Amino acid sequence: MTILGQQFIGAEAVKGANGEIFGIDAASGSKLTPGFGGATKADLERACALAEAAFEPYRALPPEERALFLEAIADNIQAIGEELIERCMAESGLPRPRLEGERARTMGQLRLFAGVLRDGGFLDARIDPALPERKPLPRPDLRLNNVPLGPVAVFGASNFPLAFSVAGGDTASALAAGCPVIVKAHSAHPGTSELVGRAVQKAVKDRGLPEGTFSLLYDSGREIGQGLVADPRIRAVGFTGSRAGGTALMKIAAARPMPIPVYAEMSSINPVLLFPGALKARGEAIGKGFIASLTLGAGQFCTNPGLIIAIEGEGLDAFVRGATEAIAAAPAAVMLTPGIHRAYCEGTGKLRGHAAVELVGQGTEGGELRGQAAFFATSAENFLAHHDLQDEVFGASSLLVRCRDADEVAKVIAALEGQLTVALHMEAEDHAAAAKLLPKLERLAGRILVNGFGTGVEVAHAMVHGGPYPSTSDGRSTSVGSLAIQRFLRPVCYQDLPGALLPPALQDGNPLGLWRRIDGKLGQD
Ligand SMILES: NC(=O)c1ccc[n+]([C@@H]2O[C@H](COP(=O)([O-])OP(=O)(O)OC[C@H]3O[C@@H](n4cnc5c(N)ncnc54)[C@H](O)[C@@H]3O)[C@@H](O)[C@H]2O)c1
Ligand SMILES: O=CCCC(=O)C(=O)O
Repeated sequence: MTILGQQFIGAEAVKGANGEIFGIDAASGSKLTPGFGGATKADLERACALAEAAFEPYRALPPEERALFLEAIADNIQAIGEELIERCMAESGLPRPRLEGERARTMGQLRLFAGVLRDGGFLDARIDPALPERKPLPRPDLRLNNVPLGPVAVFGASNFPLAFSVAGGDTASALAAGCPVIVKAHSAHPGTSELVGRAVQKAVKDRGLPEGTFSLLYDSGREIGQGLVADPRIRAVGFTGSRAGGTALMKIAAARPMPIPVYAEMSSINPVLLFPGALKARGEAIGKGFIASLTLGAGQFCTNPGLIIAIEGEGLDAFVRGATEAIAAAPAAVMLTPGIHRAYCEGTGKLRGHAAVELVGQGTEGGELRGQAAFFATSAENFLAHHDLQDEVFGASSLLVRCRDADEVAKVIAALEGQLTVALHMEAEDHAAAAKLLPKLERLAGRILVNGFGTGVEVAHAMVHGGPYPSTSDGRSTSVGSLAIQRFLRPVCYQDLPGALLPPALQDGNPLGLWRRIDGKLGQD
């Protein structure tokens, strides 16, 4: 395969004529060739028209057909081979093992959703049979299943150029749900996007699907991304990135004559609570483990442990010792883009100059494109007085909040914004204290984990990668794991429909062999 600077509009591969975007070699800052033409308004119009035309035939396909399509995408991504990894390493600065793992995760996600389609549980088929003799009023025959929303716009993320990008989780879940997808490529990895986009386009063609099932556009500014969200044919948006970007898209979606859901995953500092028993037993080891998680991928994880909360004492001193030793050996790491590196330096610069904050430890010195890991500390009192200390610093920067006692820990937790994850480090003796906090933590975050760190999200059925605002725009859902398909579905109830007009999932005789809830009871009748 060769990178030609093309976008994909249905079955066509075309170079955009609206400005030019270049991939940047993350390690050197030099331009990579070729240039990628930004989409014009006419390109956007055509992609939306094709997606709209594809919606009815695509959603009408049997789930097995969509499953085979997702598997074909996974196979095609694998078949790109070394070129994908090399281009992605150059554009992202991320190391080979990480990207090989991310590629496997991306293919695994696609295959997971193929399994979801074959299982059929996502349809949530329910039947309340008619009760014509019921007094005082008869009950009609009621049958429910989920239907896809319509074409979905997906904004690829900069920090996971494969698993949260062109054929990442948002695309996989939307396609599984029966929604055509238009991806707005992230300009941090246009070449990677083209390679993966071509793999998806080939799967569309090989499986004989409507061409508008998938399109991929580049945007030389913001106009095309914004136009995509505003387009009346788009019925939902998937996004991972900054709070500013996510909220801008939320505003556009809310201002449409017909507002649509935006599933934006934005900023999270992922608090880590260190309980006294755990600190006493293994404070230093937790400190080392924390730095390993903090510096993973130059800290560019939305699950990065950006806030540590603990009660002062010898155990916390041991934790700080372990952390400062480990961070001192952490090499400055290439960041995804010069802009992200700049934002990281601004964020850590602000903390370095903050009157209420002290620098506890740092990694080896950074450079023009490399981020220097940094570990700061403040008191609970100061943390509560300065709301800006909750701002996400995207990269390997974290803040320790020293508390005097459990009451202060509770106050700090009560003051936090919504989070993707909260991690608890504890021993059996800490369970009672943790139990008291759990109701608050459930209100705070989408995932509560013990004796670990949030980085490295498992793609699974029980995973939640979401959380209250501002970690996401809608804490009722997840962007990772099989539950993600629900974001692109809505329930429809069929009342007294003749059997022949019902969708197969709801027909008598259960032709799809699904588990269905009949009169409230799950069964395969
Ligand atoms: N929490 C996370 O997972 C996460 C991930 C990546 C980046 N970030 C944050 O975002 C910063 C910038 O990184 P980024 O470029 O990946 O994120 P970003 O939010 O700036 O951009 C993400 C995507 O949204 C588009 N976009 C952004 N603002 C827009 C607007 N107003 N209108 C239309 N489209 C818009 C961009 O073109 C891009 O495709 C980072 O420094 C970091 O703070 C957070
Ligand atoms: O950056 C957002 C996703 C984080 C993730 O998927 C992980 O930690 O594995």
